[in-house]
Amino acid sequence: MNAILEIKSLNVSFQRKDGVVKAVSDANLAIKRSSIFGLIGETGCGKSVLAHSILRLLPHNAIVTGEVFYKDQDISSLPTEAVRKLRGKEIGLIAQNPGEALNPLLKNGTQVIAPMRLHRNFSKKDSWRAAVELLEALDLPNPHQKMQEYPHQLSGGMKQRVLTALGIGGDPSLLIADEPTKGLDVLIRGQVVEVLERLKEMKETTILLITHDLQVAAHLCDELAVMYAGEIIEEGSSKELFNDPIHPYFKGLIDSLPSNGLKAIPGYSPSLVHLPQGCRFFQRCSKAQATCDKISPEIKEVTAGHKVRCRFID
Ligand SMILES: Nc1ncnc2c1ncn2[C@@H]1O[C@H](COP(=O)(O)OP(=O)(O)OP(=O)(O)O)[C@@H](O)[C@H]1O
Ligand code: NI
Repeated sequence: MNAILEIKSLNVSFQRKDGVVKAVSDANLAIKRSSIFGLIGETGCGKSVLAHSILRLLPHNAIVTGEVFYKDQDISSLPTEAVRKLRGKEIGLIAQNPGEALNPLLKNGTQVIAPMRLHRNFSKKDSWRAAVELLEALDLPNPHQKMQEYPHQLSGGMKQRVLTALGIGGDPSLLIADEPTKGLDVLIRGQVVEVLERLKEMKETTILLITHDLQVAAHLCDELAVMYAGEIIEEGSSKELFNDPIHPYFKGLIDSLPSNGLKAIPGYSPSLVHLPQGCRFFQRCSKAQATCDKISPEIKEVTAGHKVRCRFID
């Protein structure tokens, strides 16, 4: 298969005082070249942890097992220094928290040009010009002036766009975009979506898009994986998933869209420290049967390319 990134049997847990947090359990996925792959699911389900494990960006208390193949090379067995070299150049990241991801002590411009200088050998002048163009394309007002300013002088939406420029400035083959539209108003969200679309179409950049926003996912993504409590519970082409959602959790997510009447799924996700023995969605599932709390379902292909983690699907 023509995958640029493949993740095999990835498990990530964190040792904490109160126990072990199982943030990602047995995740498998393959992202095709020049496609947009969406990772969706509610807060705390493990999306960012999964993404950070690709780039070895997890804190020291993380315990990671499994394999990550990038362009057919097993990068999970490389020393951290070698993985660090891929960052920005091969694999770009638009980090989730614009507030934390920018260095408060450096001018915005200095930060935006860094990946261009480092990975594309641009001169200072060329990278400054390219940065202005990129920020213009992202609809940042007065990019010249904004580049001379510091992160605290930017609004949340502006920071998000500066971060987006940072993530794509090194012209990576794979871009991990973690909630790039979060906190943006509708208009700006549309612009960020457009930039991602253009990246894929013009530069053939592959994008791993993490989002809460099902509408953005439906619009942008070729393929989708839905996570729940650390597990991928449904996966397939975005078209197929939205036309024929199968897992009761994913169905519930779709029903909770404003256009479908905001029917929220009752209850809460289980604690990742005390996971239930059987299906992790059991307590909230309207279709649950007697054995669901005892037997943990495996993810299975239902139709070609469409996989679901549920033992009772109709
Ligand atoms: N360093 C850490 N130590 C302990 N637990 C952690 C650590 N980092 C993340 N976690 C836990 O791992 C789980 C998954 O977190 P993650 O950030 O991946 O969620 P997410 O799906 O990205 O959520 P959101 O949509 O809110 O960004 C959470 O329960 C979180 O508390
Ligand atoms: Ni996250």
